[in-house]
Amino acid sequence: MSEHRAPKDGLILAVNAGSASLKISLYRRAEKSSSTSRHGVVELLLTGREAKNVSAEGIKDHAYFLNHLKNESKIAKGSIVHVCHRVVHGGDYYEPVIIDSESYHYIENLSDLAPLHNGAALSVMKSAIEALPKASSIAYFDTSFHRSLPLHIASYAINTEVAQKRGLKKYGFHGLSYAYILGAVGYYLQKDTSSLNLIVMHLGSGASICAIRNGRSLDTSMGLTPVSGLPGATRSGLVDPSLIFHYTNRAGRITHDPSQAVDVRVTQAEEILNTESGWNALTGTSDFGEVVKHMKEHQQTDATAGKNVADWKSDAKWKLAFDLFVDRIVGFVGSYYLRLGGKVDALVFSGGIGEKSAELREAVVRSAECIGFQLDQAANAKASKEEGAVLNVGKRADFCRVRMCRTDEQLEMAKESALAEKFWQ
Ligand SMILES: Nc1ncnc2c1ncn2[C@@H]1O[C@H](COP(=O)(O)OP(=O)(O)O)[C@@H](O)[C@H]1O
Ligand SMILES: CC(=O)OP(=O)(O)O
Ligand SMILES: [Mg+2]
Repeated sequence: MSEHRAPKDGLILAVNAGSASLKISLYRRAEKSSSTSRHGVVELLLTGREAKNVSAEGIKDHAYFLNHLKNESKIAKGSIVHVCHRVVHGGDYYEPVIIDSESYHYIENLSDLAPLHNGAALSVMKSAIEALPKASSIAYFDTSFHRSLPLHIASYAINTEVAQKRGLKKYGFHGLSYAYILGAVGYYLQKDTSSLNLIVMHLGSGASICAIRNGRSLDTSMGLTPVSGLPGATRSGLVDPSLIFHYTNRAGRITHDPSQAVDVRVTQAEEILNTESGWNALTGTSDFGEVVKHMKEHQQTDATAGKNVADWKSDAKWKLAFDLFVDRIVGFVGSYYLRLGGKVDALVFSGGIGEKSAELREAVVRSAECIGFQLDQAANAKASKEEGAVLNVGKRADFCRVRMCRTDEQLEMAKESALAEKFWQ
């Protein structure tokens, strides 16, 4: 933490180390940030995104962004007061914490429970601390939003002593995104967030769904780790827990010769489910936009020309990945509709896929027509190109509107930081 007093209109750098991208935005804290409204508490100065596979160094090092700050925008590094970091797994930390050696090691110890995330966030933190020694680094947790999960929903049906001792429960993730979406939809509907019931889908490289009751998380599809629930770019989503023992030849022999199975380690299982699965495993690409594009191309070809069986086999993978994803999403939407007793103010699509794929939104809503959701085809077709944080893509004005929300985890952290007086003393 800086020894100097933080200037009240200082700059906030917000860093979002996701599984497939690093998103960074820079904000200026507005003078009126002490007001009770969350709207307009920060002003966006710069934003950027790097795909993780562009350069391994890019992820470890903030240098490219800091250079950009210096050279292109003439912003002095010294004016950055806070660096907010998205940390996916916060364990029992619910409030944002200033990074010191204790909190750093706590987050490090949780890395096994978020193998694609916590380690990357920590290495970004290290470089930020080196590059900006006067700024304070603050961790914001994806898990915080789900602290409200009722005990019977967060618990697994396993030995309770072991569960408590080892912290084996549903934590849930994408919480910064859900918090942002809740605020944005409340603002759009001019409704107090504490009276909002939403079913929100965050569909990106990691995908999850959240049922929000009276402004609080009631249930969410990810669990102890972000591998559960929906499939993702390289993640399996929910599978039968025994599947992994039958996945490799050696693991498959467990029942016949246990000695053959000793090398099948949990880490290998995690590797397979986290990085060798998802639509990348089904189709060969981790970009869902490609999945949709190829599926549509092949559907057109099917319609205009006769198909032979060999073509069908090679093309079917795109449709399989799309249909499988829609099926899993619809399963959660139906379940969460019941959980909320049918009282749903909005069904919200967000995340890269939810925001960009009109086809995915259409397929999901079509399956949810039986419970009252309806899509406005024209609004849905143009939504991805229109401006705005929240857009209406649903038909019926009176009931269960379907919305699209451009989520912004960096903005959520920046707002929280701007509003936390204790960080500006
Ligand atoms: N036009 C598109 N249609 C469907 N999916 C898309 C499209 N463009 C991008 N995507 C998907 O969105 C993902 C990025 O989602 P996003 O939430 O922004 O990223 P991240 O998960 O890295 O935080 C991409 O990996 C890709 O799968
Ligand atoms: C929790 C999670 O899966 O995050 P992301 O989608 O950013 O990888
Ligand atoms: Mg993300």
